[in-house]
Amino acid sequence: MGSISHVITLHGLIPSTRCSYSHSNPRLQTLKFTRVANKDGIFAQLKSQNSTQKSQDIDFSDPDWKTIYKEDFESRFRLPHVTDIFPDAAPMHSTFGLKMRTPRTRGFPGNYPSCKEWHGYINDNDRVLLKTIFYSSPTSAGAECIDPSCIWVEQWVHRAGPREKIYFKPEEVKAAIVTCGGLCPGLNDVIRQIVITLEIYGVTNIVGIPFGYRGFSDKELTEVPLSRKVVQNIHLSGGSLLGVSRGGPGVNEIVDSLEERGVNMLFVLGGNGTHAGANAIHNECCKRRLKVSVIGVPKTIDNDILLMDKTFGFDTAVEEAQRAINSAYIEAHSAYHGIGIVKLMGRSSGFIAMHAALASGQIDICLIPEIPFNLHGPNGVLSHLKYLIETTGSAVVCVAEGAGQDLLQKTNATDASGNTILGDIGVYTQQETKKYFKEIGVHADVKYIDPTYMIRACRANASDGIFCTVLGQNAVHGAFAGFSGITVGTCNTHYAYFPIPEVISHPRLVDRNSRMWHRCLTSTGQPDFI
Ligand SMILES: Nc1ncnc2c1ncn2[C@@H]1O[C@H](COP(=O)(O)OP(=O)(O)OP(=O)(O)O)[C@@H](O)[C@H]1O
Ligand SMILES: O=P(O)(O)OC[C@H]1O[C@](O)(CO)[C@@H](O)[C@@H]1O
Ligand SMILES: [Mg+2]
Repeated sequence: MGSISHVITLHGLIPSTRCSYSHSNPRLQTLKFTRVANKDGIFAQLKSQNSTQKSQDIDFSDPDWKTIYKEDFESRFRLPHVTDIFPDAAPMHSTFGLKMRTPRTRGFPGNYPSCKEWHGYINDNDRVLLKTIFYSSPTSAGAECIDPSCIWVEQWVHRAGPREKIYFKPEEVKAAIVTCGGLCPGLNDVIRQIVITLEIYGVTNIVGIPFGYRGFSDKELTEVPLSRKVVQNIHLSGGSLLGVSRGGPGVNEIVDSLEERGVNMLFVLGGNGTHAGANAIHNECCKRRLKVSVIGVPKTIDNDILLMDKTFGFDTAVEEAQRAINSAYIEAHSAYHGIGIVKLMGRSSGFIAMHAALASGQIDICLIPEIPFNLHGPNGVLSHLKYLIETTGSAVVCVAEGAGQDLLQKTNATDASGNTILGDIGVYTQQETKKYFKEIGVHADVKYIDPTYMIRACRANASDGIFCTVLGQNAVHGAFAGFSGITVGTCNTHYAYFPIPEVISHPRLVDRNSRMWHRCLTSTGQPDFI
């Protein structure tokens, strides 16, 4: 990993998200939290990984705990804003509007538009409800509880969209877009929409940084001028117009480069690593007192970003995964004692595998990183495969790349970004399956398919195309509204802004107690493999 992560550690990535750090609620500083569990040992539920609960413990016997929790939540989810470091920054009426008479790229001869009919704004106080289910008991399937009785607490996040007041003059903006990490369907759709929306605001100086964060330091790589004309058709193909990379320069070098280039709006498309970098860039800009808006758009086919309904590209990945699953199914069902094994992406989260299994209805065994399993032994996967072969004559397995890593030899190797290089569970499962059936003297025709890069490289489907378009627009609205260190996503189908640290504190995982995993088990009919 580049030195960005080092800087993040120094600056304390997770606790501090904004430029000025005063805690709004003095009671939170003095409150002594203590941990409690109810008699049923429901405490584990409190640590539900999708919960917005922070690690500090709460004294639930305090009659005010709900209010205190809500105030803390409000404070954590407050969006960092340029006025945090420039309290006197004056807003102006937005140049974005739904009734345009001239293309904004021609500038604003005379004056900025400000007439009343330029509507379509959202109010700064609009909020989106983060959790919509009232769990009447902590034992309800998938319950995400804050306290042992699972009392419902409202948690509101900030609604995304164009504001009436903006904090950047379009003609003074130099906007840069960078795409980092692995590929993901929809990257080009987001780039395209960011450019188009920037132009609608009146921005003409828009560039792409080539090959991820590396493009900020590699002198051989020059920035790519972007305009509506350049991006018009880029969404028709997969990949990223700008290229992607892992690793790269540290945060200081990136911010030096932003200063040199005169960039004051930076749009960062990437996963959790990229967002950690974006947050470090935001913090460094604050430290240097630079009026720069850094906005993230979460990109990961793994769907492992916290609090959001899903990330773009995930839908497409699931759809594409089914092609491979269907081929494995046909191979398995056309062979005598056929077994199809499909490996899907998902470094630490099994969302693609789980959803693809549900969507295809052709999977007998779905193996994901979150659920430990044995291959061998009486309850192991292989023994169940034998049962399936004997009873139905064929079987199809899908395995997420991060599954069963405890069964493989550890290499301790990492990629350029510091991500652990995983052992190949797909190949291992295939080899062990072949060996097992040979040993027990039962014929098995094993076919292995690894479609991972084919899935990641395809263009976005219609639903992701729309999703990317709205995310791209909202990213630009967030920048013009003066926010920085934020990212955009959907929450119960509504678009919202989140402070970056809140969504990347750890990867979002499939909850084994969630209804979705239960549904997957119902669909495959698989037992526990432990
Ligand atoms: N903790 C971190 N702090 C700062 N920068 C980071 C951090 N982790 C990763 N980065 C940088 O972010 C970029 C992308 O990170 P990474 O390769 O982990 O992909 P990602 O954004 O997590 O996306 P993907 O879902 O494809 O893995 C890299 O250039 C890397 O150097
Ligand atoms: O081979 P690469 O480019 O490092 O990417 C592989 C990784 O990308 C991801 O899809 C995340 O984008 C992971 O599931 C996978 O481990
Ligand atoms: Mg990542």
